[in-house]
Amino acid sequence: MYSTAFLDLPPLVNAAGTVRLPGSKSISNRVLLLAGLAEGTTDVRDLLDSDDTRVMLAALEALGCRLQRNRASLLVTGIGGQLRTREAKLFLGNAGTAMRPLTAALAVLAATQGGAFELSGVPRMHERPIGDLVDALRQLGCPVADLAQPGFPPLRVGDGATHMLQTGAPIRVRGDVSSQFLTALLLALPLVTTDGPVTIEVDGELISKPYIDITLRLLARFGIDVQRDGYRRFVLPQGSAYRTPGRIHVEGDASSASYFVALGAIAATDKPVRIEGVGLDSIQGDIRFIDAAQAMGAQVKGGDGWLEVKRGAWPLKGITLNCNHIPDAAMTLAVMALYADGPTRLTDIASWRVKETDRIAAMATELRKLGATVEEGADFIEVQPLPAGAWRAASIHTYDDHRMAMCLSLAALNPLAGAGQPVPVRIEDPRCVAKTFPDYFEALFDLVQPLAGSVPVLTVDGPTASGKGTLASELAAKLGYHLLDSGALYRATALAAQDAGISLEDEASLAMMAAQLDLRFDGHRVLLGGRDITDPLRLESTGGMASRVSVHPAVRQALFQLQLSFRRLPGLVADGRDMGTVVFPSAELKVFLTASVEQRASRRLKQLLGKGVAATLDGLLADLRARDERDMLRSVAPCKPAEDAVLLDNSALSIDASVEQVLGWWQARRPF
Ligand SMILES: O=C(O)C1=C[C@@H](OP(=O)(O)O)[C@@H](O)[C@H](O)C1
Ligand SMILES: C=C(OP(=O)(O)O)C(=O)O
Repeated sequence: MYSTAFLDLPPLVNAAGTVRLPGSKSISNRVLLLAGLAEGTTDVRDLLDSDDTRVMLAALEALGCRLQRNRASLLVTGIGGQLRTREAKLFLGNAGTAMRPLTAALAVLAATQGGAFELSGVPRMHERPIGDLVDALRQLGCPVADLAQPGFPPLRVGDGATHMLQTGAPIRVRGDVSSQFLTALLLALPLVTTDGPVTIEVDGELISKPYIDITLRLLARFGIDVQRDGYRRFVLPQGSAYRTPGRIHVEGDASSASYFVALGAIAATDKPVRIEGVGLDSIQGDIRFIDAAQAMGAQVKGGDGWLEVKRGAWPLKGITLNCNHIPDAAMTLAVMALYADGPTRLTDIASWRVKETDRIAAMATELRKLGATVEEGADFIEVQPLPAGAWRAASIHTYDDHRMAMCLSLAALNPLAGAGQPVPVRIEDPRCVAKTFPDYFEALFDLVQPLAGSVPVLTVDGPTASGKGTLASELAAKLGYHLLDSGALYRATALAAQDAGISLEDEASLAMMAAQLDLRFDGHRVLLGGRDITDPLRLESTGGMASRVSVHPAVRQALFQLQLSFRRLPGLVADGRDMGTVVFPSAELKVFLTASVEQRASRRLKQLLGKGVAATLDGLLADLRARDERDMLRSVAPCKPAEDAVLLDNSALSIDASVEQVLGWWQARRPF
């Protein structure tokens, strides 16, 4: 997951390969609640692990459900409809699928058994309506108190006392703001069917109907067969009781699939984008996104649990579509619209305005930043295609809305819109995808191909102990980029030579070995032939050997390709001695870091003493001077600033100040 302030996507020119989707949010949170209310243990497979399911799991735990995590499954032992805890404060983030159903279930449990529960969320959750559900619960006789603005969370359900509920008359609920209110009642009211059936009637036109189908399917898996008259009237039979199905599998998220369906439709290759985890047999309504994608030109094949998508018509075809049945996936169409031959109009999407953000306004604002012409209304959005040449590099605000981040990432494919200046796209706060798809960007980067030469590189060169390793790794962390510690490659070569008994002067043998170096970087650990060499790599003696190994041109040549291979999406920070001069001469920003030899020697002394290694200042000074001379004077790739490097003397700067300085230079070179 990227937790950086922003993530810059270089222009992308292709996509192919396989993505395995994380579990469906809608199924995961329904299954968790049903398993939590049922008696006995449910073995949940392939559950989504994301912000939305974490808040649900934390709530279930607070309510006394037992959760046992194994590698492939989660065992949920439910409360069997009996409150174990009579009071709790539950924080539900921005998860509508947790807030609405838990409000209903706890309102009913608290009213019938005596209890009081507070439910709250992030500030945006407190702006998302829940009044229609609260009205329905009050009709039943459940005490529900607004803790802030009436009709919105936070809420307190129950007042500690027990109440008789009015289950004899139909409970009326409005369904034109969110289908989750009806879902919440359907999931919760089996709890009060002991004395007779319970009827729910929907007032007005129900939106997002396919989500009710998911609810009914999962209720059936838990032993509850709801009788229904279309989407207007639902009857929960007397004596409905949740029965665990034993084991239940969560299919991949169909809304998350939409980004990869779009990718396949836009990518210019014969090879498909293959999506695994969700397919034509899906119980999720958002699977119907593929119809819309096909109408825009995508070629889609599929079976049980898989889809394959390729580009068909190109440019895509603009469409007009009522999107009431696919409210979440429809957002993806708004970005596909940029690649179309005419306008795309998405209608009946008023609910977009009350989701993670006002999605109609947000989408219009951000598409306009890219250069698009967009018209928005109370319940529609119309997007004009963006011709090649008209695309602008944009920093996309994501409004803490996972779908804004995932949808707008598709704008990075702009080179495919035709001949024009390709532009990168900045996604602000990429962490917001954690709501439903924490590793979205990693999955995207596995499939896409960047425009040649467009993956940004920032180089940090400088002499020994100048602090370039620390600076580079901080920069890489801030930008979400890969890190190449090129010194580590020379150090590893030196260690490998030592192991193999190869003389540090034997250039030919050293080069042969360097070319086959079995080196792996695993987070902060470095493995050589499977052996952890993180600590020996950092020894002063290893540094000395590396400096001797690195004077050989053939060794440098052997490691050259390996270093280039670190330039991968989304970008690279490379530190060493010749990163800007030899290995990445086209780097976007080259920093040459220096500090006085006295400063460097005293920093190194502190470091070594801190590790309990004996050293003296005089010894280190002499050593650094000798290494500087060798590095500067070597005939191949001497350690000197590139002509276009920016010099940074950090003798008097803290690490944070150096990082800020370089990030400032970096930002000045970005087009955002
Ligand atoms: O029941 C569900 O799982 C959902 C219903 C939909 O909400 P609305 O019914 O509010 O449109 C959808 O947007 C949401 O992401 C998940
Ligand atoms: C609307 C969404 O979420 P929620 O479940 O919080 O309503 C969504 O995921 O797009």
